[in-house]
Parts: sequence; structure tokens; C-alpha cells
Amino acid sequence: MIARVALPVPRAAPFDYEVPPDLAVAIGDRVRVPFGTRHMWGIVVELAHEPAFSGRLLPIEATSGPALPGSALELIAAVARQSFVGHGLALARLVPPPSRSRAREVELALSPDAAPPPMAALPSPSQARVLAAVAAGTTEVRELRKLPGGSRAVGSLLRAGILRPRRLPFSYREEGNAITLHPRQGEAVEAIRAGIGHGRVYLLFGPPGSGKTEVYLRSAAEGRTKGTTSLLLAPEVSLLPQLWARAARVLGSPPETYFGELPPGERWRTWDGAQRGEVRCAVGTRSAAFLPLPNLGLIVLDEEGEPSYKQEEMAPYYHARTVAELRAEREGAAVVLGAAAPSVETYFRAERGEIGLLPLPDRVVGAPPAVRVAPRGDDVIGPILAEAMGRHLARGGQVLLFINRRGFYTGAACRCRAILRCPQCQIPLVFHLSERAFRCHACGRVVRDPSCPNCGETRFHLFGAGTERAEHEAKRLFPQATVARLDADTARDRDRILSSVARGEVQILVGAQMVGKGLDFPGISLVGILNADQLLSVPDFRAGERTYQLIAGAAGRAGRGERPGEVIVQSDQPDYYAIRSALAGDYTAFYMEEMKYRESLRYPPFSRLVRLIATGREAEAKAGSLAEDLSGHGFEVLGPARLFPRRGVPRAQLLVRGRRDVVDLLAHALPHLPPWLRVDPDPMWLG
Ligand SMILES: Nc1ncnc2c1ncn2[C@@H]1O[C@H](COP(=O)(O)OP(=O)(O)OP(=O)(O)O)[C@@H](O)[C@H]1O
Ligand SMILES: [Zn+2]
Repeated sequence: MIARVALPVPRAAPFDYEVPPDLAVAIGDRVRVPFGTRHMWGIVVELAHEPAFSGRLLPIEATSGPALPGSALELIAAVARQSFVGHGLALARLVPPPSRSRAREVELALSPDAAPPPMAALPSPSQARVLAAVAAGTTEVRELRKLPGGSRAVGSLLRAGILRPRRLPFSYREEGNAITLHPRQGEAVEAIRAGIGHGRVYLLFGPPGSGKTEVYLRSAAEGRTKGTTSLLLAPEVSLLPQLWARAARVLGSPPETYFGELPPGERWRTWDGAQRGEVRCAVGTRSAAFLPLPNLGLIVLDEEGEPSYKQEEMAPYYHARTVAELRAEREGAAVVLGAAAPSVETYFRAERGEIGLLPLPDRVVGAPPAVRVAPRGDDVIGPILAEAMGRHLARGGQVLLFINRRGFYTGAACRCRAILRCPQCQIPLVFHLSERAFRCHACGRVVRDPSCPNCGETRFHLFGAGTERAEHEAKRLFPQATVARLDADTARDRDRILSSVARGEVQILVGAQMVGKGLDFPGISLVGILNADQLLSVPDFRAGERTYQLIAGAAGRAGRGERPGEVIVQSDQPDYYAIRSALAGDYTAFYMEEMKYRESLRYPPFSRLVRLIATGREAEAKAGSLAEDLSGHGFEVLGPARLFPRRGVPRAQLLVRGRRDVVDLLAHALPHLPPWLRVDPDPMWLG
């Protein structure tokens, strides 16, 4: 017997190995094989009697763990094809390796009102000490082990199911009172329920606070009564605690979690549980779209327009929406794309009837906020915003300040007018106060005492504002208030920060991207968007769409409770269509204008783009001859354009523009990619 094994090497077809007679090997099995002078783990994708390879075949050495289901193998093969990488590489990057889950924190597994354990199971003195400590709030295993007999006691309590590992990092709790759906919500749930099992795709389109999340959860609950499972995806880890807590309330039991930052043991636990059919519902970020839940009935992408749904850092490049739709086709799952500001591509499909449109036109809580523009001026927090902050704080409201850059100063200029740049990536360096140093946001390099490469000067004029500076200004203006900052640099404390905002202990929350989305904090009455124009300065065909999404999303955080909401947008270009329509909360007005622009330049949805990135020596020249080649084959090619180097490696890109079939045509034209070339279909960003 021959096994074809997909190995984690780029762009290679599966390799043939011999199955030793004493080893049982099935499709989907993880196997260890010799490869060159090394050993590698791969996955069996096919069994055959005749080898396709004429040389001597080497035997499989070992197998490990449960087999991957066929549906997951095929799904990942389809994703690998679309992003021009080998099946083995895609499997290695998308399927977590088996790993033991180690509890770092524990909690009591019994609810307080549960029946006491039987006499025979009463804890020993050391177990009693551990239980008392957990009940008193010590949840870290490291601390509990320090108690006399603690190590063994923690282990036996975990095995007995009296303690359980805490599913970090979620401490957010949602108190449940039953909600009666509004008629529009009820209709949406009904439509989605009917689509489960038929692979239908819907756009659930409603402004912030229109009750979309409630619809996702009720649909998942409907699916559960039909015996199907659900996947609920959010664009950011920071949104998972709330989604998790609300899902636990509506579904009656907590969902599992899956996202890149989870410790390996936890990731494997969720994946393996899904494979075994033990998971009914999971919440996660884009990578959770691959979780092999059997009987998948529903996949939800909340805030589907968010670019973070696209994996663009590492092959296989994929968009969680595409993965969801592949699963709709193959597994019959209904897909719900929820958004207040959908991507233009998705709205276009809904408008043409290619996917179902489920509108939720009204806010279910509070009234729409009052939105005002204020000139940007020289202050990070201008006088109009400062006045409003004072007013809201005095009344006990919470304030959210949104700024799209992190760091303190976002640029440094020399007297000779040179801008301080990363020596390897050429992008402007950002000053971070926390490190008292400059940092490159592309490669992470830290520069402590820079001097001008042009004239040697060591003093610079610092300009621009990021989250750190906004935090600093907020503290200066309101010394009595508790100010917290949530951005990629404080993400480790995310759970603590969000919980204290939820408890009302933080008066002013300053944040980048991640605070602008679906957070639902009823205490926030004022939202200030510090520099709306900054969003537009990105030279990209999605700049307008991003601007609309970020303003509308951040504005949607205001006034979700009893207090009426107010939004102040600092901008010097309030008449620019993306800003004007975001201020009015009018997505369709934005969409109409945006479509004119996209059509005039033939950008998506009027075409499909594929980005080809050449890296390494002679990148531009290689891209140039590839461009000639592809043009010769009838492709419309834009470029080559030189990109900023990344970590000192030169880069250049081509864009290929075509119709729906352009990815397939290109795959035919480029059957063997050279190692210096990467292919990213439907790119989010072109720069
Ligand atoms: N039918 C309803 N009756 C009363 N309250 C509701 C109803 N539906 C939802 N809510 C509540 O209204 C608030 C907003 O709803 P939800 O979070 O579902 O809206 P959303 O559209 O998902 O918002 P966003 O897009 O801003 O995240 C929540 O606190 C939710 O519990
Ligand atoms: Zn750099």
C-alpha cells in the first residue's frame, strides 16, 4: 500500500511513501516520514496501490493522534489552491499540532447551587485548602501549588472534575434577562433557519445596536434544535469575551473558543473536541473558520467588512468569508455576514440578489447619537471635544477616544527636512513613550538614539499623534479621571481593561482599531474620533471604505445605554463623501459614491485583483519580466511597482486584473511558482 503524504514544504504535490504492513494508516492520519536527511510530520491525503513515483519508496515511520476528517482535508486543499501553495504547507499552518492542555488558571466546576459531592468524594485537607483558596479568588495554578500538598490536590481535583481549567482569558460575565425579538429580528432568524442545511449566504445589514448579535445567537440556538453546530467569528480577539458571554446566555452553555493567541494546548483541545463531535458552538477569529465541526449549520462573520478577516501576513492567504462560503457549498452551512458597514463587494452581491439581504433598519436600544464635526486644529483633543468630555464626565458618563495610530508621536523630521525612517523598511519611525524609543511598525525594530542619515543631526521635530499621546492629553485635561488605553501594545491586559470599563471603573478609554468595533458598553455616552482625516491619507482603493467603517463603527459605541449618545468627529475635510456619509450614518449614500469611484477606475467589485509580490535580489527586474510574460498571455497587468523593502529585503509587486475566473486562469499560467514569488488573490491592501 502507498500513502500520499502532504508535507509542510512550499508548493509541492504530496509525496509517496510505503505503508509498512504492521502500521494501520488511513486518509487524514498524521504520519512521520523521512524527508531528505530529516524527519517530518505530514498528513495522508490519499491511499493507492501503485506509486506515482518510480524511485525507491521509503516507509512511514509512525502515526499520531486522531485522523483529520475528509471534509477538512478537502476544504484546506481548496484554500491552498486558491492561494497558490501546496496542500501540505496549508495543512501545517491551519491544523494545530496535538498538544497537551495545561491549566494555568482553574475555577470551580460546580455551580454554587449544585448538589454537594457524595461523602466518599469529600476532599482531603490539602484539597480542602485548595478549594478554599479558589473560592476566595486565587485561580492561578502556580499559586495554588505553593499550598501544602497543593500540587497533588490541584491534579486530583481537576481529574475529579471538581475544578476545571479556566477558559482564559474571559472573565466578562453577561447577566441574562430574556429578550423578546423585534419583528424584523424574528424575520431574519426565520430566514436564516430556513437556510441552514442549504448553504445559503445572507447579509444581515443593520446599524450599530440594531440587534444583529441577538439574531446570530438565536439562529445558532435554532440550529441547535435541528442538531447542527455553529461557528461565530469576530474580527478581533477583544470582541470575543462579549460574544462568548452572550452566546453562553442564549445557548445555555458556554461555547468553545479558538484564536491564534490561545496557548497550543487550548487550541488543540478545541480542534480535537470539534473533530470528535463534542463541540456544539465555537467563537473565534478568522482561523476558527476552519474548525472541523461536524454537521455545521451556521457560520457567522460579525462586522464582515473588517480587513482583519483576511490573512495577509503568511501563506496560505485566505479570507474567512471565502472559507465560510466554501463550507456553505460543501457542507450546507448557512453563512451570515453581519455588518453596519459591509464591504462594498458584499453589499454589491446583496444588491444584485446573489446573496440574501436581511435588513435590520432600526436601533433596538437607545436613540441614534447626535453627531457633530469639530475642526482638527493643533490640539490632539480640541476645545469642542474637551468641553463635551467635561460635560459627560461630570454626569457620570464614560468617554471613548478613538485614534487610528499607536505610539506617541507618529513621525520625526530633521532640520534638513529628512524624515526619520526604518533603515530596513523605509517607513517612518514612530516614537513610543513607554519605551522612550522609536519603533518600526513593519518589522518591530527599536531605534533608541537615532541620528539623521542625511546630516547627522540627533535632535528632531516630533509630530503627529497616536494612542499614547491621546492618553497623555486626556490625563492632562482630566487629572481626576481614570484613563485606560487599549491598543496592540496593551493587548495583553485586554481582558482586565475591558472588564474595568464594563464595571465603570475607567472613565476614559483611548484606543485604536480594536475599540472601534462591536463593543457594547452601555456606560459610554461620548465618542471622540480624534483624527478622521488620518484614515483617508492611506493611498489605497479601500481608503474611503475604511474611513466610513471606522467612523461609523466608533460612533456606534455611543449611547447604547440609557444616556443619550454624542459623537464628535475631529476633521478638516467634513465634506469628503466617506466622512460626510459616515457622519449621517448613511451607508447607501456612501455606497453610491464609492461605486462611482470604483467603476471609473475599474476596482473591485468591477474587477477582480490578484497581487503578485516578488521579493529578494532583483525583485523589480524579475517582476518586470513576469509582467511581460503575463501580458503576452493576455492578462491585464499593472506594474511592476517597487514596494518599501521589508527587513531590508527588496520587494516589488504586480497587480493582475481580470474577471471572476482570473485566479483560475492565473493558476494555469503559473503552475510552478518560483520561490521568490507570492500570490495573494483579492488583496485587502495594495501598498
Ligand atoms: N429585541 C430586543 N429587545 C431588547 N433589547 C435587545 C433586543 N435585541 C437586542 N437587544 C439588546 O440591544 C443591545 C444591542 O444589540 P446587539 O448587540 O445585538 O446589536 P448589534 O447590531 O449586534 O450591535 P453592534 O453591531 O453595534 O455590535 C444589546 O445589549 C442587546 O442585548
Ligand atoms: Zn522596519
